[in-house]
Amino acid sequence: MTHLSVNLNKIGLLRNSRGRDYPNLIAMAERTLELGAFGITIHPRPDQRHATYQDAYDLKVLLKRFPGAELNVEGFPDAQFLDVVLDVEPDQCTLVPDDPNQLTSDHGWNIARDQDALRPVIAKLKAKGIRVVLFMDPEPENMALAKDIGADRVELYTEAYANAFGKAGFEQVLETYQQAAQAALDAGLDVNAGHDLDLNNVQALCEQGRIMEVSIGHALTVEALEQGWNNVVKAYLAKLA
Ligand SMILES: CC(=O)[C@@H](O)[C@H](O)COP(=O)(O)O
Ligand SMILES: NCC(=O)COP(=O)(O)O
Repeated sequence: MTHLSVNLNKIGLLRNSRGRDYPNLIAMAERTLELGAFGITIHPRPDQRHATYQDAYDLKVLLKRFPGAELNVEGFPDAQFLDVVLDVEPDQCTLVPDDPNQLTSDHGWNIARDQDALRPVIAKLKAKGIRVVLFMDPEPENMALAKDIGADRVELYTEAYANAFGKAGFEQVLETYQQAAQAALDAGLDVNAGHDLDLNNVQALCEQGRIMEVSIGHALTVEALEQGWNNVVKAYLAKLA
């Protein structure tokens, strides 16, 4: 079985677009955990347009009511992000090589280049008992170095997988991901995966048993809208009849 951590960034984005607390991100997290999800993921960026740093503190309080459930905070390890994460002490911190103004995450770490910066960051997080995950492209040859610099897990960046799903050449792309996951396992790392996973494509990635956790937000939010839309439009029409 693969754990599901629901990314609530898009709930934060919707909330922030109207300047009041609706939808309430913590209430959505509570619902999600009551439904049996393993965890909640947020990815606060420097402009806090999605989840905010305060959300990390509030989620930490909520998660205390759900023993065994996990909080995963993702992001680029700048000074502010690290201060918050070291203070909140989530179960897991996923380090992502985002630029400050990035639209969304679109690549994994170049560990050979960035290892000197990453080593002390990883050590600080682990000293607080936080599991450290590195966001990685599916490159089997880089997994041993991820282990060497102290990571506990990698998260495979799955946009290429999602783009290939259902198209010619998909089997080859899947094979690349399975090889990267196996290389990570062989190096002593556990394996997470995420980005653009959805109800159609998630099973094929996870069914060989190598993926411990997926974090899903964008498609899950869209799917929730699509699957709930008809009922809500009908409910409004009934009110107005
Ligand atoms: C690392 C990653 O892939 C996700 O955290 C993603 O960046 C979050 O989604 P948004 O960019 O849509 O907030
Ligand atoms: N780590 C990936 C994540 O949290 C969610 O990515 P997406 O489903 O919003 O693309």
